[in-house]
Amino acid sequence: MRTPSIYSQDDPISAALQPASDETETERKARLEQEAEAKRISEEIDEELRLERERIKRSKGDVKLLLLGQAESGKSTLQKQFQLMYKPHTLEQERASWRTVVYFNVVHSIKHILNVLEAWDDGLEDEIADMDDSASIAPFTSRHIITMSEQPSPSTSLTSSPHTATNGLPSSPPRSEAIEEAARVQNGAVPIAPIRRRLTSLVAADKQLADRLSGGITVSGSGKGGVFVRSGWQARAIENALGRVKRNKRTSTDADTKPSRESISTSENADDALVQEVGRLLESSKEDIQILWSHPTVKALMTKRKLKLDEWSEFFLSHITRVAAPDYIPTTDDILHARIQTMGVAEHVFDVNIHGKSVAWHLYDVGGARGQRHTWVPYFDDANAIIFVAPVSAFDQYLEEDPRTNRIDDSLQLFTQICSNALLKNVHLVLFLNKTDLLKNKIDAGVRVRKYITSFGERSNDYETVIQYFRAHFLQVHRRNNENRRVLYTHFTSVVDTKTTQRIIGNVRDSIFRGYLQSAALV
Ligand SMILES: Nc1nc2c(ncn2[C@@H]2O[C@H](COP(=O)(O)OP(=O)(O)OP(=O)(O)O)[C@@H](O)[C@H]2O)c(=O)[nH]1
Ligand SMILES: [Mg+2]
Repeated sequence: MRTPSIYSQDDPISAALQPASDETETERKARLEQEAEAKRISEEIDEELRLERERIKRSKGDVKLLLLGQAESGKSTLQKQFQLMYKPHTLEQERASWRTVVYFNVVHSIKHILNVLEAWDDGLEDEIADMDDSASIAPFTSRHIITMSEQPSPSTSLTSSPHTATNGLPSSPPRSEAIEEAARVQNGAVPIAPIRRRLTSLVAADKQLADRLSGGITVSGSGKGGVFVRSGWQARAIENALGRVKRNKRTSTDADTKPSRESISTSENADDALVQEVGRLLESSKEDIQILWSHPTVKALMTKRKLKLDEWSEFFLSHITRVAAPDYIPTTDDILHARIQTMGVAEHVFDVNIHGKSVAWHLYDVGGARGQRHTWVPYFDDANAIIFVAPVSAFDQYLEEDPRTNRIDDSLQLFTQICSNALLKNVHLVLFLNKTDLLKNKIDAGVRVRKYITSFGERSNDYETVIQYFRAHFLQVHRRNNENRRVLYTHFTSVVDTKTTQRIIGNVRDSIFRGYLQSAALV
């Protein structure tokens, strides 16, 4: 007699699928195993569907808030401020994993500076020679060494072939040369060629750090060589590192690859051989990095805007002594300044308490680069609110994805699309005119808006006039696309500033709640 199976005698399809009458005992066993496995998978899918249905049912009363805006506008930084306010312990748990990002930001910035210096050395001398104050630019390569009092020793360990450390990176250079040159930097005439050579090992870590963060995924359009990460990368970084630490413990006898302390916390475990090696390289290179960062040639190229550094590069290079310390753990301020590009849409859930009511807020932090924007649309359907983040300091910058498009222009176009989108017509709309601190710095440094935005005309180039001018443009876009006569809540922000941002988040929360309660007919 056959063991009862999933096949039904009445169903013609089942009949066709019936086992052959001459089935052997081994075949029968294999078939039953397959059937059991198919049943298990089917039940698993049913259970997943049931949970999803429940989740959707439960989330009916939740608030869904989208953070929208172009790349680098500050969406993820704002998300971190929400996290700091409503789930600070989770930021604590991931603190150590941000070390990899900070190291990547530093290494990538150094690589960029050296590349620009090299390009200048290769072909831009004439252009620089035309600069009015080119005399103040110090020489930086072997071909240009003229004013230094003493030539660097040609026989450093890095002029010979560098040896290789445990993780495949060349080992750190000796520090004597760097210290010697630190003394000479006062003259503003330190040659950069030996510094470049000594930083070779550190710069070589750029790609490995990028791969570590992105999990090897390259996204077209990441022009500056930035890294795109998917939601949950911090947890994966910790898991990854734990796996690596365990593997290293099992397989290696090399003391360097083992964790330095016996009992280390989970967050400290988010550190692996690569990150430790980069930490060591940074520590031994910090004088060189300082010399490079304060080098008159670098400063002159920056003043002349031949070398453009991102805000996070300047932030971390200015704090290099702290960042390159052997026991470095990122501060909250460091985490807020660290830069990593969002890929797709990352969901963060917070329990928000207001007037004794606890409501789950789903915050959707999206990737803002043009190639990422198609991923936003599925979230428009049931969104309650949007915070549109527009970086007003970006008036003199162009899109990475399309270098002909001015960033303010792109923000205005994007805001037009959001305001006029039919799916979003009832959504509570908040506008953050962000990076006001950087806008102030630019205006104070004498950057003229008119040069980049001709319509600014003869207006006074002061902060108040400029910010009101940009605000008026966004308000105009809103007015022209406002059939439903909804209110636009506008805030001037600098989302790296925790105190003011958290106050603004409080205001936004209250205004969203008012609208939410009204629409839910609970008042
Ligand atoms: N000084 C300053 N820096 C800011 C401000 N807002 C964001 N930043 C920095 O700008 C960089 C980019 O910010 P992110 O929050 O990563 O930008 P994003 O909008 O999430 O970018 P994508 O994920 O690519 O869409 C980070 O290094 C932030 O620290 C601000 O108001 N002031
Ligand atoms: Mg982001």
